Amino acid sequence: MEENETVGTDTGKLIDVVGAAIVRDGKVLCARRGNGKSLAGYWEFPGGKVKPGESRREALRREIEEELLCEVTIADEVCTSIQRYDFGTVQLTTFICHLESGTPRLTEHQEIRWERPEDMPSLYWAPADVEAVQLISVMNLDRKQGSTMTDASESPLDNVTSELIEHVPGATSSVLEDVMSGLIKRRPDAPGIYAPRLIANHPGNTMGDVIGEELENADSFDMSVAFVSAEAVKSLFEDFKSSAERSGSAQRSRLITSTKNHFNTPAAFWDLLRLKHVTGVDVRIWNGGTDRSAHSGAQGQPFHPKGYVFARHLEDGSPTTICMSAVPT
Ligand SMILES: Nc1nc2c([nH]c(=O)n2[C@H]2C[C@H](O)[C@@H](COP(=O)(O)OP(=O)(O)OP(=O)(O)O)O2)c(=O)[nH]1
Repeated sequence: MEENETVGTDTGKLIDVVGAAIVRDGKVLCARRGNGKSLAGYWEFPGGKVKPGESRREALRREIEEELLCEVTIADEVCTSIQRYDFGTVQLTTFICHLESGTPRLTEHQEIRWERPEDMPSLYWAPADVEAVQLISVMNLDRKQGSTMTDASESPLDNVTSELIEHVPGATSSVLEDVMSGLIKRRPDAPGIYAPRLIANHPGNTMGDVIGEELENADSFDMSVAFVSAEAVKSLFEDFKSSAERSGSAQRSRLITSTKNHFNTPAAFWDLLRLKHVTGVDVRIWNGGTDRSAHSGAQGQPFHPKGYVFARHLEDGSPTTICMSAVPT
């Protein structure tokens, strides 16, 4: 598809939209959509629809001049996300941008704020923006202070890559390439064999949806969740049950949770007990006291992991695992 093409889909129009994550002094400009517009009140990146014949970058420069009365230098693409709304499907491409001249002024938005990347997820973002916000929230933009960043070799995405290499011992280049091409610097022909996917808990792509799908296909699973709600166990109960009946997998499946901060209610523990008895899943509780004690846990360790591993066997017999982890809050 051409960059700025708008086509019909079974869910309606595909609207090609561009957004600017404008960086100044390590902070990012966040804008709140004005009243009377679609998605009024949600936070977004300033920008708008790509017009026929325009490239995405041309469209973004024009939109920023019109909306914020200033000029920006457009640096790297963060990602492209597709989101269905009731009025159509938005394909939002977000770019890191730097202020070139002028000061952003409000013409259409009801409010703008400069936020540190790590604080951005606490705003109420338009669903299409959630993926870009998560990616930007872990970027170190401080290093770009005062820079207009026209040199692609200085991209903040390079910072992410080098941090991954630094902090993920033993990560192979294929894992890193797949993370970059599948999640960070999205390419339409990606991802590779690891096919990473960001689950950002918006409609149609929630942790509950994905866990349900994985239970359908997994031969066995390991779940380690510090907190469990009775509602979550109830809503997934039938999936757990049919997974156990289908593959007899429950004998090899394990779930561990904790008493951390007394968050889990007695109802949640009753539901887990029922899960254990009905499906045979090996359910365990880490009884480590509260987080306030520096040496909680049987081995003096606090318990706060959130990870899921689903094992399945492909037709050629080789195993594959899928790991997920909730973004720490
Ligand atoms: N500009 C922008 N629009 C977004 C974002 N996230 C998101 O879902 N959208 C949606 C809201 C709108 O339905 C659509 C873009 O419309 P818009 O109203 O900003 O575009 P525009 O300036 O070209 O609009 P128009 O008033 O000229 O029709 O994409 C975002 O971060 N920035």
